[in-house]
Amino acid sequence: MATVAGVAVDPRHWIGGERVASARPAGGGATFTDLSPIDERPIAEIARGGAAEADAAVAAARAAFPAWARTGREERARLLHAIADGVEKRTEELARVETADNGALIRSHRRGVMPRVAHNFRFFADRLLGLGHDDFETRGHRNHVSWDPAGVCALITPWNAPLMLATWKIAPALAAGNTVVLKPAEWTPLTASLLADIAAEAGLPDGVLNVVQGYGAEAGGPLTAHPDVRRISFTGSVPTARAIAAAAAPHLTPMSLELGGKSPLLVFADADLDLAADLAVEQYDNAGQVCLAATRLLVESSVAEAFTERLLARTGALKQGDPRDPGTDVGPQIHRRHLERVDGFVRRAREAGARALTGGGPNDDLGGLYYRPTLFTGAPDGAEILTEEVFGPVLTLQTFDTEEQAVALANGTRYGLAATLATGDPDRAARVSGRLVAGTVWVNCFFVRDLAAPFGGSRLSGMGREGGDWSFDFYCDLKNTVTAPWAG
Ligand SMILES: NC(=O)C1=CN([C@@H]2O[C@H](COP(=O)(O)OP(=O)(O)OC[C@H]3O[C@@H](n4cnc5c(N)ncnc54)[C@H](O)[C@@H]3O)[C@@H](O)[C@H]2O)C=CC1
Ligand SMILES: O=C(O)/C=C/C=C(\O)C(=O)O
Repeated sequence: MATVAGVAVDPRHWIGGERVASARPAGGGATFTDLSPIDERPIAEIARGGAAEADAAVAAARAAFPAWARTGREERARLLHAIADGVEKRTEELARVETADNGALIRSHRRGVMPRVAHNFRFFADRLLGLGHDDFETRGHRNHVSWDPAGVCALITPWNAPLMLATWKIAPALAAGNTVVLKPAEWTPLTASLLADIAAEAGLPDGVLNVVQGYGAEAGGPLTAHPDVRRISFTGSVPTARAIAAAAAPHLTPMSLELGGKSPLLVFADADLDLAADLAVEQYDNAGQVCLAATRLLVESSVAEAFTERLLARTGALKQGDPRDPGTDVGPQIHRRHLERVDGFVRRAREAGARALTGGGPNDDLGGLYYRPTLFTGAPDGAEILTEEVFGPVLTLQTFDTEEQAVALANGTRYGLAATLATGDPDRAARVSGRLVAGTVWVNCFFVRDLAAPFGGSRLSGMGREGGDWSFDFYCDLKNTVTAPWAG
C-alpha cells in the first residue's frame, strides 16, 4: 500500500475483483515509480502491467459481461449512483491524491473536477433510464430499435485530467451494459486505483470494472490489440492514436478518439475587450495542459494593442506555485520530459523569429517543473508554434484585418477541436461560427460544458463524439428487430 497525501492507495492492478501484482519476476521491472510533479519526488511504486495482465483483465471482463449485460437498467443505474455517492464521500481524498499525482490545482479538484466525476456517473445513469426504444411501422411490420451492449471496452486515458476523463468513458460504457478495462496514464495512476475501491464498495460485481496499470505500448498495446475487446475509447496524442488504430485494425475494433487541438480565440474589434482578455488568460488553466485550450489568439489589428495590454496585465497577476495552495493559479508541468518538450517548442519559436511578450522559459524562481505563462507574437506564417499542439502554458498572438482572414487563420491547422469567438455582433457570431471547423464553438464564453452536448473534434482532433446519447451510440450495438404482424 502507498500513502499519498495521507490517503492509502493500492498500487496493484484491479482484475476480476482482486488486487493483482504484475506477473513479471521481481527485479525484472514488476513496478514503475510514480513521481509527483509538485517536487519530482517518488510517491508510489506502481504495478507494471504487460500482455499477461491485459489478457487477464480482458478475460475477467469477458466473463463478467453476460451477467452485467442482462442486469436491468434500473439496477445498473442504481449502482452507478452508488459509485457517485462514494466519489462524493471521498472528494477531498480524491482531490488531494490527484493534485499530488498530476499537479493540477487542489482548488479546481475540490470545486470543479471531483464533483464532475460524480456527475459523470449520475448523468449516464439517468440518461440510461431515459434512453428510447424507437418503434415504428413499415407496411404493418413493427421495427424495434434496441441499444445492445457491445462487450468488453478498453479505455485508455491521459494524465491531464485523469479521473474526470476516465469516468467520462467508464460511466456510459458501464451504463450501456458493457464491462471495462481501464489503462490510466503511467504518469497519473493513482485515482484510478481509488475508483476501483469505490466501485467495489458500491457493490459493482467483480470483473465489471478492471484497472491495468502500466506504460503505454507495454500495457495499452496488448489491450488495444486484443481480439476480445469490442470498443476502444482513447484520449491522448495523435501518434498514440495512430498506434492504437494499427493495433485495432486486424479486428476492426470500433474506436472513439479524442486527440487535442490547436484551437483559436478570435477577438473582433466589436468585442468587449475586457471579456476577451478574461477568456484569453483562462487558456493558462491547468498550466496549459488542456486539449480544448484556445492557444492561438487571433485579434483584429485595430484592437490588438488594447487587447494585448489587458491580457498582459491579467497574466502578470497570475500566481504560480504549489498547486496544493488554494491561492495558486498556475501549477507545474506534469513531468520533466513534458517540460522539456514544451521548452523545445519555445526555443524553436524564438529561433523562427517569434518574440515572447511575457514568459518564455521555466520559472527559475520556483525551479522544478514550473513554466512561465508565455505569450508569443511575430511568429512567421506556418511556424511550428502556430500549427502544433504544445500542451503547455504557451499562447501565440496573430492579427487579422477582415472576417475572411480571421476564418482562414482559425481553420488553418490540421486540428479542429474547439474555437472561441469574442464579438459584440450576433450576426457575425452566427456567420463565423457556421464557417469554423471545430467540434465545439464558444461565443463570448469558454469551457461551458454540458455532458448532454456532443464532444469531440474534426480532422486530427479525433473521431466520433461522446456525451449525451452519442456516448450510447458508441458503446452500444444498435439493433433493429422487424416483426411481421401476428396472425389473428
Ligand atoms: N487530452 C488530450 O488531448 C491529451 C493530449 N496529449 C498530447 O499528447 C502529448 C504527449 O503526451 P503523452 O502522455 O505522451 O500522451 P499519450 O498519447 O502517449 O498517452 C495517453 C495514454 O495513451 C497510452 N499509450 C501510449 N502509447 C500507447 C500505445 N501504443 N497503445 C496503447 N496505449 C498507449 C498512455 O500510456 C496513456 O495512458 C501531449 O504533449 C499532448 O500534446 C496528451 C494527453 C492528453
Ligand atoms: O472538461 C472537459 O469537458 C473536457 C476536457 C478535456 C480535456 O481537458 C482534455 O482531453 O484534455
